[in-house]
Amino acid sequence: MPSSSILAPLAYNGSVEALYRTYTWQLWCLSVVGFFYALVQYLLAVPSDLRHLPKVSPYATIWSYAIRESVDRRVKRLIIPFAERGEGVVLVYMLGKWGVHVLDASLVKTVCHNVDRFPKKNYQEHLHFTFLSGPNVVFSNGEMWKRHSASVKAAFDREIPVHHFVALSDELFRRIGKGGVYRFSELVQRYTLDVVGTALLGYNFRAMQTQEDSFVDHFNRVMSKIAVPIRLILPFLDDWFPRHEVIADVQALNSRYGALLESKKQDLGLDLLTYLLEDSTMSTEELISNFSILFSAGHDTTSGALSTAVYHLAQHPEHQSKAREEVLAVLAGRDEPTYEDLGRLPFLNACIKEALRINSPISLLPARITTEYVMLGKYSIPAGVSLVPNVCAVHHTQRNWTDPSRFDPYRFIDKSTRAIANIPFGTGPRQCVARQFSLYEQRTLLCMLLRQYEWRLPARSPHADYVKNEFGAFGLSIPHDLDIEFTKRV
Ligand code: HEM
Repeated sequence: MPSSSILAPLAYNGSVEALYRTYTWQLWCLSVVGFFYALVQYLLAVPSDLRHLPKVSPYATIWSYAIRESVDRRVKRLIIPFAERGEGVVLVYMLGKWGVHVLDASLVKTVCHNVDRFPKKNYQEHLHFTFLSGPNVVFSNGEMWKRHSASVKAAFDREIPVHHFVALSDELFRRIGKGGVYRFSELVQRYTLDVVGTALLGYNFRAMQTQEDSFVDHFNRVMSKIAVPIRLILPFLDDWFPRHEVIADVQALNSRYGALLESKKQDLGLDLLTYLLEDSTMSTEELISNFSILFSAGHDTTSGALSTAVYHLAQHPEHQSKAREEVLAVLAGRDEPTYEDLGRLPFLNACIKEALRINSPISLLPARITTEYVMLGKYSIPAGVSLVPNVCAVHHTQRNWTDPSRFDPYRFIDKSTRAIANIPFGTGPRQCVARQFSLYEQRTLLCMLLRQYEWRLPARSPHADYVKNEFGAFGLSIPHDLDIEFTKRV
């Protein structure tokens, strides 16, 4: 047998040196393979105090990131089988560490309602979270959260500005004109950003008017630059090989927020930014961090919800017609709804709720951390472990919903729906402060859209089988590149 063959037997009578000379490249191969095997074993080893938990294969999770699978597909393929088997929690390899996803609705409630026992985890160490995480209302805890939350709640403690939603919907329809095929996911993102700017922050981003390097373009660029699979799987690479260009882009975006806050100081009003600025205890870093999170939470979520609703109404013309009949009856010949009208659209409201269930914009809630040893269902979990309440799993297990992947607005007309298993806005003290604001925003746009247009998916849409969400870093499910064909109603 030739000595160069990998199959050559290790039968020899000489020294180590002779062995090395004879089998040089085989030994190199073995060392390299051995090194990588040991590295992978080391990186993927489950800590001994978590080994009793059920676990999603880390290789399957890594593969899912490598092929840029969206979070909802990953959860449905890899995690929901555990929920269907009745597991309330499961270990998942995420962001270079093992964490626990909480799948059972009542365990999610336990985790989200006990804010002191399960505080939010702050991911300051990861580049992609330094962008959104930080000293702000979504990620802070304790006294800081109470302070920030008070200012934010004050801004929502006012009449819902339906007139702004109406005016901006009209502007969106001017873009659609007489109809045709439009990239709705992009148009609606600009609409929701202008809503947040005009109705909440007291600053008009004019996102619907095309601009060079607008806020929305800058934000989208940062979001997509951050979502690099290898960096999400092994975030410590950012310490070893910092991505200077991305860091500079995040800093440039934060500087834009900072400049806007400075100009706002000269133009105070009755808006969210003013309330934040009036809190004299808030540092510049906190102000910018809050601006950044409100900018993101305020527009991407609602635009994702609206894209999903429009998609499913396109796929279900019978629901679209029924919703339109309801709208036309309530509007009684008018083009624009009032606040009261929007409370009299039960079927449209059910479509919105079903869209939020079937494709929740926030599919994974921000992680909490255990502060002490706890029992979650039948499993013990030590202190210092990340817990991720998995909204997508709660919304898609057959234990909670019959035929969960079917778009069926009637679930929300039948009052037997289990409220505990319907949590698109989270649950407990940290649930979304803006849920009513967002629901009215969605009702207004959809009501006016139904009045003025009919729509469907264009032929050969990549979304024909199911709505395809963007691959991203933050557990969001936002339809990606969704084109819709509109026809103006006469
Ligand atoms: C369809 C639209 C929306 C969805 C699905 C949504 C979802 C959520 C969820 C799930 C949470 C809870 C996070 C947690 O438990 O950690 C949350 C919190 C929050 N949301 Fe929304 N949201 C939406 C729209 C908005 C809008 C328009 C704003 C306005 C700026 C907003 C501002 C916030 C804030 C400030 C919090 C933090 C609350 C706290 O921790 O005290 N959201 N949202």
